[in-house]
Amino acid sequence: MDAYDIFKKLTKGLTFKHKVLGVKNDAQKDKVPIKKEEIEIKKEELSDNEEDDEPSHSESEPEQAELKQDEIEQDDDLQLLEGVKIGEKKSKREKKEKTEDLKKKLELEEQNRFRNEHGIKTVGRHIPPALQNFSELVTKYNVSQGLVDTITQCGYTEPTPVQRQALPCLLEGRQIVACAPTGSGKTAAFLVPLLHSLGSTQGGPRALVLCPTRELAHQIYREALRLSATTNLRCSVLKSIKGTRVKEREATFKKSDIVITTPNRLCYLMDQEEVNITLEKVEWLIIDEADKLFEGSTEDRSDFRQQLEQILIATGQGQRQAKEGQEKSRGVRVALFSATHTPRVAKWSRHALKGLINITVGQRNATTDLVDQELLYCGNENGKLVAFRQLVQKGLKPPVLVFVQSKDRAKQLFKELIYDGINVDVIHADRTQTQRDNVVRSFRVGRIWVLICTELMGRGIDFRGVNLVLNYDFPQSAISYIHRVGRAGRAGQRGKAITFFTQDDVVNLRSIAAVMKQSGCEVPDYMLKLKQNPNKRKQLMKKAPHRDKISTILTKPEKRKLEESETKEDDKSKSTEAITNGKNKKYRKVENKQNGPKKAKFNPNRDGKAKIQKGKGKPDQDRNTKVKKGKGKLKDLKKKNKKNVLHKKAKNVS
Ligand SMILES: Nc1ncnc2c1ncn2[C@@H]1O[C@H](COP(=O)(O)OP(=O)(O)OP(=O)(O)O)[C@@H](O)[C@H]1O
Repeated sequence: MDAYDIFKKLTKGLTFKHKVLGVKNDAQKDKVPIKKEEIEIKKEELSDNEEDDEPSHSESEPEQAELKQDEIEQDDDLQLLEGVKIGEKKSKREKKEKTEDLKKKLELEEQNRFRNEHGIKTVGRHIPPALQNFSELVTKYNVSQGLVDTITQCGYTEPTPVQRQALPCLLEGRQIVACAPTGSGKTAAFLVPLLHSLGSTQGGPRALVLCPTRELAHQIYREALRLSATTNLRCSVLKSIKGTRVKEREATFKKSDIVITTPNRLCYLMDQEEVNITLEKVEWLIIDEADKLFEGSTEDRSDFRQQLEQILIATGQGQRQAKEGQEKSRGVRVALFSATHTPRVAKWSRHALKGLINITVGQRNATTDLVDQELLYCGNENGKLVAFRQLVQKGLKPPVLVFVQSKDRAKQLFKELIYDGINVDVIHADRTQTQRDNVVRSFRVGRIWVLICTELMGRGIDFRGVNLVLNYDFPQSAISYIHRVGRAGRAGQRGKAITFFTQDDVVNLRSIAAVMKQSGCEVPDYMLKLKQNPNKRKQLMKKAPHRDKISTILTKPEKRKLEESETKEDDKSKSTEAITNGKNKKYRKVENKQNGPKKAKFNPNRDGKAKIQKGKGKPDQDRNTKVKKGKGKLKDLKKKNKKNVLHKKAKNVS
């Protein structure tokens, strides 16, 4: 190997300043005579120790600047040929940095790929990687083996997608809004981190779980009991507060580490003067079915927003944040969970929660794809009952949940079905707490096959293996539809949903058909092209539509005729009265009342006198008494119109 070969080898990949070498162009370059002796090779050796001592990326800025300066100097000194500077030579450190960057990028790519595989989308900064399996809880997050064993004993072999992402986030103390399909295990996703981070029992409470219904609170409580089997943490549901029980409730509240309640109950307890409870120890606030709780009046501030503010103030969040610099206190951490996402939740959380991570599993505001959904046109109310009976005849596979729009309709349908020999019961807000508990229990254990319910059971309730959800009354919104349908197809099991509709339900038909289509169900094209009326839809959200009574008890035609003729006559007499008396609407109302059954009883005997004295209309001196009495009353009520009416009424009677 001659000098030229050595030169070529040493300078491989380097570019030279032509001036320095005296080379004018490429053609001439080859002709430049290079003598062996002229070549001096200077090597700057970099000790390995120096490399090892190099700081990582997380080093502070001034230190990094110093290092860069050193590098420049090193680069300046690094010369292969006399007079030839090699500015582009990469230091080992830079290479190491690059490889680390590359490694990080690959890791991120891998994490994203894993998230995509499980339909997880995240928005936020420094998001912890999704969990591969439950044993990572022990290795990465120091969760006790006992807790992980309990999880597996519950039959949870693999984390569900929402658990994969929410668990690491909450274990790192991050605030989150998690939106995942119904029945996808959101309850365990917030309970496990609570049970880990609270450690051993200290009372407090140190964690609050808010949910919209008492039934759901009890369900979460049961899950908490199951998962906390190996811990000594105390969980409780805030029960109703009745007179003497207040002190009892207060004591339970203080002893509990985790309290599960509806916001109404908690705020009611806090408002009681004789109750002395504090939320200052609260570290975690979980809001389950967040969009339901945030849903409310059309005003900017719903009831729940006010309650939430009251609760957050009671936790001393503001003060803690003020002291944050000194105490390094993080304040109460908030996590919101729901199957559906609404702008209200998004807006509140964006403004109120620092370092927020948004987690979405699957499509937003879509039904679970484990439920086969069907729409059934029934024509009218009678048609619905016929269709239901046909379904029963074909053979219903229990358990079945039947949703109606109001408690009155729930009662009506129950009356109809109870005589059909179906093993049916009903749950609604008018039933006592004990009745509601018994019904839920009976349905869980299979004593009841068909449960008629209102929207009360639409949220969060987890009945294992519901085979069919029947929307007897069309849901008032797509959100309501998603939650109702989500009572089936839970924890990986398949289910079915049938939705009855009539001509009156066309307003919402398109939005619900779109939700069905999104989750892979077949819907007729015309439904997706129906015109939408936003105003009507808004009205519907506030108030359920009027529907004919659910009843197959036929009224006799004669009777109906009679009733009709009676009402017609009534109307006639009312209108003639109005014309002859020339009364306004208000007056007519009072007149009609007078002409009712009470007036018919009037006759000028002793009985009548007594009545007249009470102000029911009386001639002569009695009339004066009445007017006097009436006057006082009218004065109190400040209703001059009524006074006139009573005057005229007395005149008429006389
Ligand atoms: N990792 C898991 N593996 C298997 N089953 C699970 C797992 N996690 C939870 N479950 C079960 O899934 C069912 C549904 O869970 P959960 O009630 O928490 O759902 P959810 O997402 O809160 O539903 P909803 O939105 O309707 O409230 C429960 O019966 C629960 O025991």
